Amino acid sequence: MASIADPQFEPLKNDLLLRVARGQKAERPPCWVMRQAGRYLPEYHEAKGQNDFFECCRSPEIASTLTLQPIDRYEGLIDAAIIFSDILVIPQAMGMEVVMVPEKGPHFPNPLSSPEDEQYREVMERECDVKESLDYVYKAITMTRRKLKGRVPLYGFCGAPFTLMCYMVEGGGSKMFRHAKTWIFKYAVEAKKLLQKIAVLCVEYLAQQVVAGAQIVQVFDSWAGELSPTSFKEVALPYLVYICDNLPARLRELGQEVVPMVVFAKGAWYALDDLCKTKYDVIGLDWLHEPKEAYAVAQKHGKVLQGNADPGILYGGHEATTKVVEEMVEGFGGGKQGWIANLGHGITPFVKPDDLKFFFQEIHRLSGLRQERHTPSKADVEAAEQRMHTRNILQGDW
Ligand SMILES: Cc1c2[nH]c(c1CCC(=O)O)Cc1[nH]c(c(CCC(=O)O)c1C)Cc1[nH]c(c(CCC(=O)O)c1C)Cc1[nH]c(c(C)c1CCC(=O)O)C2
Repeated sequence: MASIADPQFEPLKNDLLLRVARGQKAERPPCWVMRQAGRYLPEYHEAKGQNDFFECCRSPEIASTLTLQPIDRYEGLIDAAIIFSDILVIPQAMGMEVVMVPEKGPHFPNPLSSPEDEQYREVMERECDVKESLDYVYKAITMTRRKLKGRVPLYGFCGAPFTLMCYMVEGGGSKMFRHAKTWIFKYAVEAKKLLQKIAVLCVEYLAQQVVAGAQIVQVFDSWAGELSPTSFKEVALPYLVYICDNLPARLRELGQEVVPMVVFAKGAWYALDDLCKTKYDVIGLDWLHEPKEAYAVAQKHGKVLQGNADPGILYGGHEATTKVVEEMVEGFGGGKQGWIANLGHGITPFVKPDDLKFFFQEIHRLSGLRQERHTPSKADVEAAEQRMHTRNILQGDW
């Protein structure tokens, strides 16, 4: 049973984002933002109350309520919901303890210290059934689809193997990545075994999210930018590729429609061309990319882009927001094809909800002003390729 036209859910009334994700032309660019259900919203704090962060993730009622908050607030301006959850539920399903420390972020009391570590052996040997252990996520997705009543499509997501491994060995966020670098350079064989194990779980986890009702899926490689281009090709890209190569077949096996797949490798600007050569339908961009340059590269490969305003512009007032939206609309081909408008990373705390509203309004207004679809000329494509080539040489990847 295919979830997109699933009789248990109301038909989708706004399928703009799914059409664009599949490469079709559209009347305007769809928009949403990463972390749109979060701490900048007063209603988030109200609904979360005293509940622990992971308790909220485990409660389908709370998770679906939080997911719908930005959809209600920005009704008519926003074109997708993303399930309220966290990338760290996979390490939890693998048997690791993770707590969310308020104001600080995630914390693993017992990170994986080395391949000799008892816990590494346990994590590697333990049978991990993500269908069973992450059942609460699928329940939250199904409940959210029902509550959405077809207003907008719902994103499912997971963390990429490299980013998840970073958390599992660092024990939380990091500035130096001392442990992650020790693993990838000193314990490369064991690190790759762990990355492969996570990649297999990601495929099943995303597939089960689609069974539950997710209509598009995104893989977050939030720490990709900590890697050199060469290391990225060794420890991040192969596992991102494993996911997009295997998910469609798994979905077919489960009798599901193949949904669009999005990859977001934050900081890996040098890998745009490589990511465009994968089976992902959409490539998420952070703000290190110039829209026009990235769009020319993506168009050459027939890929759709998602992004990429610096989330910091939302602290900068209306003029700054208008300027960055203008640059995006112009650079991403006028917004009629190949672009899902978003920030270049998650929205940050202390942003005023009305400033995000203005961002959405400007995307609608400025893309509406652009009548003509702009296709990059051959000269634009060649100039962008030359710039990428020069940047790669400067970065040492040649
Ligand atoms: C790296 C990462 C994590 N989680 C996630 C990523 C990848 C995206 C990215 O790079 O930002 C993914 C994530 N986390 C959350 C969502 C929800 C859906 C949405 O986008 O609205 C999504 C898609 C909720 C959340 N995840 C978290 C919160 C804040 C929890 C709170 O204090 O209330 C929310 C709403 C906590 C979290 N979770 C994580 C960190 C580092 C933190 C603390 C820092 C922070 O809060 O920004 C791990």
